[in-house]
Amino acid sequence: MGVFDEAMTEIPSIPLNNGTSIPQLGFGVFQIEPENTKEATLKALEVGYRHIDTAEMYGNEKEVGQAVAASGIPREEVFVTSKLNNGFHDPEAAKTAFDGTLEALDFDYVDLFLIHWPLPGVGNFVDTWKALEEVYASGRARAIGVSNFQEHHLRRLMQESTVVPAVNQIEVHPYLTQDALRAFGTEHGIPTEAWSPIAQGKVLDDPTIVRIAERIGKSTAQVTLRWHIQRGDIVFPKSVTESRVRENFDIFDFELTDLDMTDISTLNKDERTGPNPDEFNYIPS
Ligand SMILES: NC(=O)C1=CN([C@@H]2O[C@H](COP(=O)(O)OP(=O)(O)OC[C@H]3O[C@@H](n4cnc5c(N)ncnc54)[C@H](OP(=O)(O)O)[C@@H]3O)[C@@H](O)[C@H]2O)C=CC1
Ligand SMILES: O=C(O)C(=O)[C@@H](O)[C@H](O)C(=O)CO
Repeated sequence: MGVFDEAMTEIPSIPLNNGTSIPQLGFGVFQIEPENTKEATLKALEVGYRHIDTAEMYGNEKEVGQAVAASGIPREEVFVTSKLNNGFHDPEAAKTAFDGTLEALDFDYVDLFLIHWPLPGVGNFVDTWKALEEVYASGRARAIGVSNFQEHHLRRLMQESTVVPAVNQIEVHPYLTQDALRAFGTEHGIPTEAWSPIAQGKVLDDPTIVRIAERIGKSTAQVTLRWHIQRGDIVFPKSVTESRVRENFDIFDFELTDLDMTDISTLNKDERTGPNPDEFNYIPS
């Protein structure tokens, strides 16, 4: 038995609108320092994760690619997402940036490539998307999607372009349940990816989640991630702590009741931990 053979847990797949599919649970690498990313990603792969969420903005694509290569797991068995950084909202710049992402990862293709933010002050996401459509047509991105798009951004994109985004990656957790935007995605065949699924830890002491976790005998992080899974969203919690990486993976041996689901959803207070996409125009230097 090899080091990666312990990956016996069956992770559900979510079908995408182009015939591909994505593991519903993955591993996020935002705020993992480049020098720690290879080790952290290798550990996640060892635990059984087969979906990694990175971005050019995170500065650690290269180390994610190194981890996938070093794992010995066939490339086609690991789903890797990256994202177009905010400085590249322009068709030619987007195509060049995509080449840079593939080069950093040392991959022939990515499974999913996203526009990271719509950037209202730039306003060019449709032209940028058309460049991503070309990348998609080339086969070097197996699917393309968006991140942090509000309903009005999605409507405009679908009116003015051809390819419907394969996902919309947005902030979702019990304090920001995003019911309307998720429903709009479902109506149009765009699954939701929930970023900061445990609100970077802010929901873990919530009395309702603590009560449910104590009854079931699971941690509050596990209950929160299970709530996302049962809602049908795709999640990729980040952790550099091995015990938490394992804990976050161990969410497929219990179920929340309908009442648990409702009680957690009722915690919504439309509270963001990250930026509001209608206001966020940050361009890294
Ligand atoms: N598209 C976008 O704009 C965005 C995308 N993302 C994506 O979503 C991923 C996840 O979101 P992220 O913002 O990292 O936040 P998460 O909600 O995943 O929370 C991560 C934090 O929670 C801690 N943590 C993780 N697991 C546990 C646990 N079981 N018990 C207690 N604490 C825990 C981690 O600590 P520690 O590491 O010390 O263990 C870290 O501080 C990112 O890594 C990225 O891939 C995130 C933000 C924006
Ligand atoms: O993590 C991401 O994917 C992000 O886009 C965030 O870093 C975001 O840009 C942010 O939190 C800025 O403060």
